[in-house]
Amino acid sequence: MKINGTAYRSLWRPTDDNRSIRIFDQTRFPWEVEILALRDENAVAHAIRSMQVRGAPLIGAVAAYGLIFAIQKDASDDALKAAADMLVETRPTAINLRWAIERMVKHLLTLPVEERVAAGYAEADALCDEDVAVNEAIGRHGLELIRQAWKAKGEQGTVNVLTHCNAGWIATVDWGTALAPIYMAHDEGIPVHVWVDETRPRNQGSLLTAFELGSHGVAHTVIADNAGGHYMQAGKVDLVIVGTDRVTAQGDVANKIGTYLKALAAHDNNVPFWVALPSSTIDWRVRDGVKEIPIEERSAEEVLYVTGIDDTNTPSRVRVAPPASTGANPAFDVTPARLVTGLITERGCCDASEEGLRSLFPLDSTTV
Ligand SMILES: CSC[C@@H](O)[C@@H](O)C(=O)COP(=O)(O)O
Repeated sequence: MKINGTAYRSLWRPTDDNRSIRIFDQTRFPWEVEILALRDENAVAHAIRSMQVRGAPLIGAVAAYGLIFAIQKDASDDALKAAADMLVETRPTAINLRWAIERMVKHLLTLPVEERVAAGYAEADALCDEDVAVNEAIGRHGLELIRQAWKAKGEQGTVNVLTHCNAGWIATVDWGTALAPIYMAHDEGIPVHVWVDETRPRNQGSLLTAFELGSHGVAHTVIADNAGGHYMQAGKVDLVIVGTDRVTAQGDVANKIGTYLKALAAHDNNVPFWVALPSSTIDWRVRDGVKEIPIEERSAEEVLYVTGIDDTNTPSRVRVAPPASTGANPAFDVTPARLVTGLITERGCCDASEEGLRSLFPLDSTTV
């Protein structure tokens, strides 16, 4: 996707320094577009923990390169496994991280030690290319839903989509998941408008999704997290599309904190609530998302402070709670499958249920 007319992926390997990767420092968007070079596993771990890179598919892809940086020093089985454990622990909820690391380790353990680094780069590059292709396919399937919404309105007015957090191209290697159908609808001339939840506490909606949509020319309005229910009651939301960090075998969905409340409001107002995901986000090992998905607890500082720019365009951080108040910061919540209209995957759309997922992914689900 493009920034100021130049096409980028969210992660790439420069040809003149191809034992490193480049990422955008997402803690600087949208005020600054800063590119960071990462060339060792500790820098990768820091980038994931501090959310310089974020979004379930992207952290998996970045971690895959982190593993290679580690085995450049020692490619033994023990070193490989130790680096894998360290990287998997950087963020607990997004299953794509574990998926990417397990894929890399499984492949590399079959190879002689001296071949592992070169093979690792090839595998991580392939993983990135697949992510782009998968997200494009998700976009095509989700586009059909927006086309249907447009037809249902008699091709009059605007299709209003509400989204939460950022599941766009900067959360993946390219395209994004929830935003891919929106970009495609916009590109084919459907007048689409997006209600962008600000997504406290880190404001991925107002900072990242609004930046992405604006860069692509998609009409959007940033709203307070609490406003979605109101717009649904007023008939101003045609469908909700969100991304996810983990979908269980029975179709429960973990996503950014606040997603569950949007699903409840959508259910109460008969607004379709769709979740877009690559199959790497399905965790076939767990069923009950509320009981079994680990929810990342982040620093309370993210709740007690907000960061933005002041009237002189200077980035600044201000406290928004009394000095003595404490905070709590669960980063994700779980939306039960019964509140999800359906899942948009690279193989098409399905019910948020085991039957639905198995109808699209029969082999994957029988391998565990
Ligand atoms: C395609 S990204 C899907 C999810 O990872 C996204 O919706 C989300 O919740 C991101 O959370 P973040 O904490 O910003 O990494």
